[in-house]
Amino acid sequence: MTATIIDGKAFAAEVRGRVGEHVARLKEENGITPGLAVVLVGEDPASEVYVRSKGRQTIESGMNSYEHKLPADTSEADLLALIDRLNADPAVNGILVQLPLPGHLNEDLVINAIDPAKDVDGFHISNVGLLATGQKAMVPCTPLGCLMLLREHHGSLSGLNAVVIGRSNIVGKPMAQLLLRDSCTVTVAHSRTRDIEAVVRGADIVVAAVGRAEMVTGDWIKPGATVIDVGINRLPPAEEGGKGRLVGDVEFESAAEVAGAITPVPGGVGPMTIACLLANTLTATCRAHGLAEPEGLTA
Ligand SMILES: NC(=O)C1=CN([C@@H]2O[C@H](COP(=O)(O)OP(=O)(O)OC[C@H]3O[C@@H](n4cnc5c(N)ncnc54)[C@H](OP(=O)(O)O)[C@@H]3O)[C@@H](O)[C@H]2O)C=CC1
Ligand SMILES: Nc1nc(=O)c2c([nH]1)NC[C@@H]1CN(c3ccc(C(=O)N[C@@H](CCC(=O)O)C(=O)O)cc3)C=[N+]21
Ligand SMILES: [Mg+2]
Repeated sequence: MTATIIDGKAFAAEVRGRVGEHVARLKEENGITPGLAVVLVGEDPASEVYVRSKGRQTIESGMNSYEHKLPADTSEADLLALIDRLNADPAVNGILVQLPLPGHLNEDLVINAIDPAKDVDGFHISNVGLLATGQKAMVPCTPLGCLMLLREHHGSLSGLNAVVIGRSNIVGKPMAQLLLRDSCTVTVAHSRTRDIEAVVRGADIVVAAVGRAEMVTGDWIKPGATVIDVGINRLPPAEEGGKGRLVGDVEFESAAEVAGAITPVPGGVGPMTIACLLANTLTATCRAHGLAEPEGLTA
């Protein structure tokens, strides 16, 4: 068997197109331009790449992009003061603070200082609670992107066995919540899970969010299962000065021989994450102005 490749890059472009159309209508009919503020503390080169492509795609979709780059030694008080200003700024509809933060900054404190209505990452405790209780929330972008790909591929997910590998607050846990809401039978595996291969072999849907290059191999996969690979891992460069290949948490070659469908890395979940960030910024803007929300762009 050879798996269908789920083209996240193409689907993300379609989502961005729909966001762009809605943004154009908001401008024409309501005179509103959504704005997204991205805050980056320190100089992590990988983060800077994401922040750049987020900024570019924000502008391409017709929204305003505000980038705040702060030095690595920024104090918590200064960062909280910036967040207060962004919370109060009516031109800013979405706020994203790039994680991880430098070690001297308390991530929970900083995230929970964001106005939940502008929390386009969906990491604020209010949004976590709203999602967990089935109320209208801002939904974290990466799990939302995975859900969109799964719905697109399967239609209904009802009754399917889903195994999420990883229990982080930004991917694993919200992913499990969304799958549960779509009536999957959900198992969350992690570093203490016993006989993890056997657990994963029971899954119709596998979402791998571990951060370990190519950990999940084809022999873990039930024939015909759908595999969503969230991992972004840079392998050590083969030659001096080279950049090193980007791979997921799944060994693509062996998994694709067994799976029914699989997302590649790059070109799978990553582009969907950014598309969902734009979708969330649009949703936050509509909610802020009491306008109808975009259809098919929320969970
Ligand atoms: N494509 C995208 O848009 C995004 C990609 N990512 C990528 O997704 C991956 C996961 O990110 P994130 O959730 O933030 O990572 P974290 O490091 O926060 O969490 C990793 C999870 O994997 C679990 N884990 C670690 N080792 C094993 C193991 N050997 N077996 C089973 N489980 C294990 C950990 O378990 P425990 O809790 O027990 O320690 C933890 O729950 C990374 O590669 C990251 O780069 C992240 C965000 C967005
Ligand atoms: N507050 C916060 N929110 C985040 O959503 C967040 C974060 N912090 N910190 C870092 C992680 C990581 N992340 C990615 C987004 C897009 C790609 C992406 O577009 N990847 C491309 C490839 C990019 C490349 O070539 O390097 C792809 O997979 O095709 C990857 C990773 C969002 N994150
Ligand atoms: Mg920290």
